[in-house]
Amino acid sequence: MEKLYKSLVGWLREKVYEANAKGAVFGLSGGIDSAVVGVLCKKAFEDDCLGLIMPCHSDPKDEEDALMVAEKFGIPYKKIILDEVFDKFAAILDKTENKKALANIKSRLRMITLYYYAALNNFLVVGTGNRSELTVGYFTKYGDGGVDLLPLGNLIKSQVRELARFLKIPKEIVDKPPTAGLWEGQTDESEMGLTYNQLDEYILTGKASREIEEKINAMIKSSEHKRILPLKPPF
Ligand SMILES: Nc1ncnc2c1ncn2[C@@H]1O[C@H](COP(=O)(O)OP(=O)(O)OC[C@H]2O[C@@H]([n+]3cccc(C(=O)O)c3)[C@H](O)[C@@H]2O)[C@@H](O)[C@H]1O
Ligand SMILES: Nc1ncnc2c1ncn2[C@@H]1O[C@H](COP(=O)(O)OP(=O)(O)OP(=O)(O)O)[C@@H](O)[C@H]1O
Repeated sequence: MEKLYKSLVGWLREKVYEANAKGAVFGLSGGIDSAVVGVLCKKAFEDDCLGLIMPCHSDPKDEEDALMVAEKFGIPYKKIILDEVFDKFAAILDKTENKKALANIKSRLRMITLYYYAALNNFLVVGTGNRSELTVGYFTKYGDGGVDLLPLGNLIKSQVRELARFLKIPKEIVDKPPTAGLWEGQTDESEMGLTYNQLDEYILTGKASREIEEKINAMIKSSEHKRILPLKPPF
């Protein structure tokens, strides 16, 4: 784990300095992925990093957890409350029963905020997506998927957990059920209809029950567009 940690820190520095940038900005949600990214960025850039805590009708416990991470690891942070801007924005749009269409706005408002602070500070936006989420497209296109660098992009969720334990991320954050926090009661596993253990095992070994295999393959296929640049005509 120590070797992985050092390699990721070195890679972050290399990519940021290659871009003539001087540090990193990232969303600090109170979840495990962003806690790991926060610690990596702090190590890579010391105080040239910024964690944005961006509640948008979020569970207050997430904000507490994000603050706990920032304070424990000395990560510079700023809180930007997006509740009001979300409400005003939603109010000028057509009403919908489509919960996801509305919820994805939260993720995209965070993306806009991150790029604002990236430009102000000459930082790059560091995303928190991991290999498990990226494989099946479990992220909002141009929302939490709209980032410059993905240090966890080759790590399946169980490896992120292992790295988090090595980094001494508080146990309650490592152990809490992963959630995008876009609506009350949402959890990654219930929404995807499979567990990270099932997903990780399939990614690593290709092994899964027929039903799970079909489900994962369908998700991989239908999310292909999220992992490539927008299509243009081939002529
Ligand atoms: N074949 C295709 N070629 C090109 N573009 C295509 C397309 N199919 C859909 N699209 C476009 O993609 C859009 C759908 O994608 P998108 O807007 O992302 O929407 P969608 O994938 O439906 O929703 C995002 C998912 O990511 C989850 N999420 C979000 C944020 C964080 C996390 C987390 O793990 O923390 C998870 C969220 O809970 C939800 O399940 C369509 O509206 C359409 O514009
Ligand atoms: N309230 C928030 N404040 C700041 N950033 C947020 C917030 N909610 C989500 N984000 C950003 O969006 C990313 C995607 O959310 P996601 O839930 O996948 O990650 P996580 O919360 O770190 O970990 P987990 O998947 O284990 O819950 C977060 O890692 C974070 O960068």
